[in-house]
Amino acid sequence: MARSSRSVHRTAAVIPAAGRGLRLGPGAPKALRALSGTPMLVHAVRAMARSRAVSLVVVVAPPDGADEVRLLLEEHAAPAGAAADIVVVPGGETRQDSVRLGLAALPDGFDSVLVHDAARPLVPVETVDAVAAAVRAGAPAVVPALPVADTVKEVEIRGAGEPEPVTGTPERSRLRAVQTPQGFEVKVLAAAHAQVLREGDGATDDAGMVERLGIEVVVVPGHDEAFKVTRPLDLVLAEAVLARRRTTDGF
Ligand SMILES: Nc1ccn([C@@H]2O[C@H](COP(=O)(O)OP(=O)(O)OP(=O)(O)O)[C@@H](O)[C@H]2O)c(=O)n1
Ligand SMILES: C[C@](O)(CO)[C@H](O)COP(=O)(O)O
Repeated sequence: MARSSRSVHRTAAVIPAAGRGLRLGPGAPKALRALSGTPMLVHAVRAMARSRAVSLVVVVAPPDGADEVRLLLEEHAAPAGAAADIVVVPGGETRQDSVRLGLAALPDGFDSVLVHDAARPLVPVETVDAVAAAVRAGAPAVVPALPVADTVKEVEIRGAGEPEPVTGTPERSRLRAVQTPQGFEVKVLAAAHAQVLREGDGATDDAGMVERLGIEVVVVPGHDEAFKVTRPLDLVLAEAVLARRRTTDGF
């Protein structure tokens, strides 16, 4: 894809935050649940705005909660020194829909975009910077990832409660658990989303859609603290990470 002729490369972030958080259990939409007294979404917005590469953050809110999210983000100041503007738009039925709606809200003039789950509130700025830098250096699609610790099996899916026959064991050394932010040239991600929409297809992450275009996706090192808050035990881990940061880093 041709690069813009402007000398300044501009990077935006899109934060899908419109999910319910069903696996976390009953309560407010997941992005609005508190971690150490602060909504998860605020942690995630701060994490992205802390990166000097990011000049705009588009937050994709629960469809019926965009006004509430706008007020919330106005109240909670961005981190000191952050210069990113924040825009809030309503999300869709699926993560894929929400990311597409967030991308559609990007003004012209952005070269790259980082898509970051609100559900990964504790990603360190070094990981955000590394993904942004790899896209700025010319990679069309970049994902942070970690080697997997468990052995992973492929199974034949059966009814609930039925034992599932194992159909294969992929070689673990070649597997990576993929996190966010995932970074893309804007044109590449927009083309990937347009294709899956046309074909009525889906993917569990944005990079998976880009792979279908036949465009190379590269992996950079992820971070243990970029884990996704999915189930109740993840909240315990997130609180422990924040407590350690308060002691060692002072925030
Ligand atoms: N319709 C949706 C569904 C998900 N997401 C966002 O996508 C990210 C990753 O999704 P996940 O962790 O699965 O969140 P939920 O869909 O909320 O969780 P669950 O599947 O347990 O309901 C989250 O930041 C979530 O808010 C979104 O913006 N729009
Ligand atoms: C995008 C993602 O976080 C990469 O690991 C993941 O695929 C999101 O999955 P979810 O089921 O929507 O949480």
